[in-house]
Amino acid sequence: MQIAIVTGASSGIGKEFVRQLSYCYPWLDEIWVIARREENLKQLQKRIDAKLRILPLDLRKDSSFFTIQKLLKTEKPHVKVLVNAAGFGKIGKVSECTTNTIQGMITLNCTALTKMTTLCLPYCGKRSHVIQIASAAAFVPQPGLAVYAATKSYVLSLSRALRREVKQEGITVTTVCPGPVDTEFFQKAGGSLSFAKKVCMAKADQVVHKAILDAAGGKELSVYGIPMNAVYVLCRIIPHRVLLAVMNLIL
Ligand SMILES: NC(=O)C1=CN([C@@H]2O[C@H](COP(=O)(O)OP(=O)(O)OC[C@H]3O[C@@H](n4cnc5c(N)ncnc54)[C@H](OP(=O)(O)O)[C@@H]3O)[C@@H](O)[C@H]2O)C=CC1
Ligand SMILES: N[C@@H](C=O)C(=O)O
Repeated sequence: MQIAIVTGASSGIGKEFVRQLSYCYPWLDEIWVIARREENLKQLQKRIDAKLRILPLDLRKDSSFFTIQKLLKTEKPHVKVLVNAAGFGKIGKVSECTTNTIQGMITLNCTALTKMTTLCLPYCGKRSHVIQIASAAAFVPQPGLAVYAATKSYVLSLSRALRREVKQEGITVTTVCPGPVDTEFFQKAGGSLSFAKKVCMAKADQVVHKAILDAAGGKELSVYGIPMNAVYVLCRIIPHRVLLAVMNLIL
């Protein structure tokens, strides 16, 4: 059985991945979709032809990983594409975030993504693609979104190293680093959107389209749009203390 697995499939970027994978990889036997909102996943099945395996799981819970591990052991699928999209961020100073929120971000964005990746890798092989959703927030520290940005730096660092580790096995790892994308993300994040973010806001279908092409092309990074590519270059050449001072003025 050849499958794709998508976490965070009930909305936004993850849901868009399921939609686009279903027609870019029509030969997949199943797409396993993971998120807490079962109803959203069922609705998604009604809108696409691919067969979905609906897994309503909370990835902050250890029990969810036992379920996934058991299923992998039973079905022994070839995981052709793994998309780790489940994640969230909260806007606000670190001192204003509750420990629950902070722990939640670290658990979902870092621990769950790492566990999903390590659970699935033994089922990946030649021409399998691991697609990790980080963020442009991974490029430089972000006061006001500090924990979230730090979790995404972790995703970027982990995934770049992993890419080298699994290269020999023919597995590619592509890290997707979008700027602001029009999804439920900002409703859940709270706070207000800066003018700069409103101007740079991308559509999920475009970000995902590029990510799938970049993964198929074996690229290390997928950065959508001119503004975020400019941010990426600037973050590599300008000292971060200078960037942080500028961000303080515009974000
Ligand atoms: N939108 C943006 O501007 C950007 C987003 N990103 C990243 O993209 C990824 C997708 O976010 P996006 O689509 O925008 O936002 P959404 O809020 O639309 O999607 C988040 C997804 O994660 C799932 N999720 C949240 N908590 C859990 C949990 N405990 N267990 C399982 N699944 C969970 C949600 O499903 P459910 O609630 O049903 O569990 C949902 O499907 C995230 O990693 C985010 O950090 C990166 C850069 C920019
Ligand atoms: N990239 C977005 C989050 O990941 C943002 O700009 O806030």
